[in-house]
Amino acid sequence: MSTLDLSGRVALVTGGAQGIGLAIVQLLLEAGAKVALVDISPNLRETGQRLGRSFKPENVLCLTCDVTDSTSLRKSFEKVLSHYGSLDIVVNNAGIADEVNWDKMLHINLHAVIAGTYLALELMDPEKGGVIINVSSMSALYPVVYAPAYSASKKAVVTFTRCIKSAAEGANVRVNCICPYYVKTQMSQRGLDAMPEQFKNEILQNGLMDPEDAAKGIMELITDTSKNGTVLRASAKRGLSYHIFNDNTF
Ligand SMILES: NC(=O)C1=CN([C@@H]2O[C@H](COP(=O)(O)OP(=O)(O)OC[C@H]3O[C@@H](n4cnc5c(N)ncnc54)[C@H](O)[C@@H]3O)[C@@H](O)[C@H]2O)C=CC1
Ligand SMILES: CCCCCC(=O)/C=C/[C@H]1[C@H](O)CC(=O)[C@@H]1CCCCCCC(=O)O
Repeated sequence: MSTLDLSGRVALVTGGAQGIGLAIVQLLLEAGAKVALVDISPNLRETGQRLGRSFKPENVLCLTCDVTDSTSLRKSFEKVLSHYGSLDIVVNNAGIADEVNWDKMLHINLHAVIAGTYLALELMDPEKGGVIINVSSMSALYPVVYAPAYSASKKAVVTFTRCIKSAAEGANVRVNCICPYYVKTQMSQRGLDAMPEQFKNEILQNGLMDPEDAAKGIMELITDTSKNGTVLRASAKRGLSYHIFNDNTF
């Protein structure tokens, strides 16, 4: 297996201020990467300062941005390139679960992932190559009837990732996605709190992943250079496994 050395590489993580995003930011910093956190959270600066104290402050860049604002998203990507001189890794992770405001959710969970992928393809250096990880969900593979728009947004992320693989290869960029089952974050806590007991119990029985374990899956997709166009499933019960699609016939 050929492994990508992350030392000195430049990564951009959307939704990096907490949860799965923060966990991948920490693993990237531990591996010696320079990391830009692109997030709308009011806690972003504080999180960045804390990371700067634990790692090298010059390796942490915080950019306040609503990923649904295409001008602001472009500015953030371009800022990372001008600040660090390169853009090598992009993790399109920012997401919400909100069936009532499904239009907003689709803009964050899907439109911004597509926009982030195209920006990465435009700004990554084809000589050096790059890697993009799109964060989907197990609900893309096993649709959740109580979260139809959420499940649809995540399914679309999987399909987009698999389709864009060929075009990305032309730019010397690998693109993969991860489909976690429930992970212990603020998002899942809110979801579980609002859920009928019956469903909550089933999920608790299956178990919730630690964000660090989901982030390890993302690291595998980043560092294993043989991984391209893959869909990695991640759950507390079964760990990490690659999804096999039986879609060769019509
Ligand atoms: N927690 C879970 O059980 C699972 C989560 N996922 C996915 O993982 C990703 C991360 O989720 P969690 O870490 O659990 O969520 P979280 O709610 O803990 O963190 C999400 C981060 O995204 C940021 N964000 C939200 N909207 C944004 C916007 N418009 N612009 C910029 N940043 C924005 C938030 O400020 C926050 O820092 C999401 O895409 C989610 O759908 C997938 C499967 C399971
Ligand atoms: C097979 C389903 C895996 C879902 C993993 C995931 O992305 C979970 C996201 C939830 C988030 O934590 C808060 C939510 O509202 C999201 C979906 C909630 C669905 C609840 C349905 C209960 C069930 O039948 O599992």
